[in-house]
Amino acid sequence: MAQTTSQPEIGVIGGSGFYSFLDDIEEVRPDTPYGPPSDAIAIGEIAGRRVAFIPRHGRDHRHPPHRIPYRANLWALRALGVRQIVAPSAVGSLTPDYGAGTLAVPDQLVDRTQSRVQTFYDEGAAVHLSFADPYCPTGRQTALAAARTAQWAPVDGGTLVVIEGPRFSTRAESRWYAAQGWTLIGMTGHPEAVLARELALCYTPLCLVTDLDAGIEEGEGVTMEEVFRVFGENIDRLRPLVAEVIKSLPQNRPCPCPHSLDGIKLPIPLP
Ligand SMILES: CSC[C@H]1O[C@H](OP(=O)(O)O)[C@H](O)[C@@H]1O
Ligand SMILES: Nc1ncnc2[nH]cnc12
Repeated sequence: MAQTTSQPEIGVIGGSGFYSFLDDIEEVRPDTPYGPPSDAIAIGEIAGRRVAFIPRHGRDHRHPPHRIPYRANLWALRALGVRQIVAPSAVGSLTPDYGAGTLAVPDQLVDRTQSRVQTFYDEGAAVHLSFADPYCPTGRQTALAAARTAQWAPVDGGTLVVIEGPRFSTRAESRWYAAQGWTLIGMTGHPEAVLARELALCYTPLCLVTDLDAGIEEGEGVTMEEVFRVFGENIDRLRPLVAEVIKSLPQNRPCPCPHSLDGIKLPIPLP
């Protein structure tokens, strides 16, 4: 895989409407055992921290959520040196309490996807990792603190249900999810988070609510146009927040994430 002189330690995976992030970049196009990542990876610097950025759908949004090369993206980031990931995402809200423009840092996810490979460890040994708490606790607290400082009034916690897509939910599905107590809905949070865990990476979601999902609002239901429009109205506030999170992430990773694979015999070497 192509090497770069710079060693990024933090990765940002941008979602819908978040296709660029860094200035003065070096671009790399690594290959991986899982094929090429979604797009070229931009490497730059924020407050003295080396950062790698990749748009998960590609910069022209050519990869739909069920076809994103999740394994290639995570593998390539780790191979470049990344150990902590910040993952902004456009999500729907399953509660009228969280309107468009709300920033949430969920602490749980529910996988309702159907067709996605969710492991690097397919053969040669069975690897069963704990995923009880899917997100990095230090990353979450860092993100929440940065968001509070930036006057976002973020939502601390909640459950992100990840649907297969690419269609949005029916009203009945949406009401059912809400009735379970799940609060946010998206299409990309799985398997991204679990693949990060399988590589012993920290993973912190930053969810921006762009809409009330179909079962919550009385109107016509969410549209792609609405998601892009609302995300676009917030991106100029979200980019600096991601930069603040990067500045504040501790270098030494005092969380359990680096130890996710301790004592486990892996069938393949980590990059
Ligand atoms: C553009 S509408 C649906 C699309 O937006 C979200 O993308 P991301 O999570 O990458 O910000 C959602 O998951 C769908 O992929
Ligand atoms: N309502 C919704 N459902 C699924 N993914 C979304 N991304 C943004 N809004 C969404």
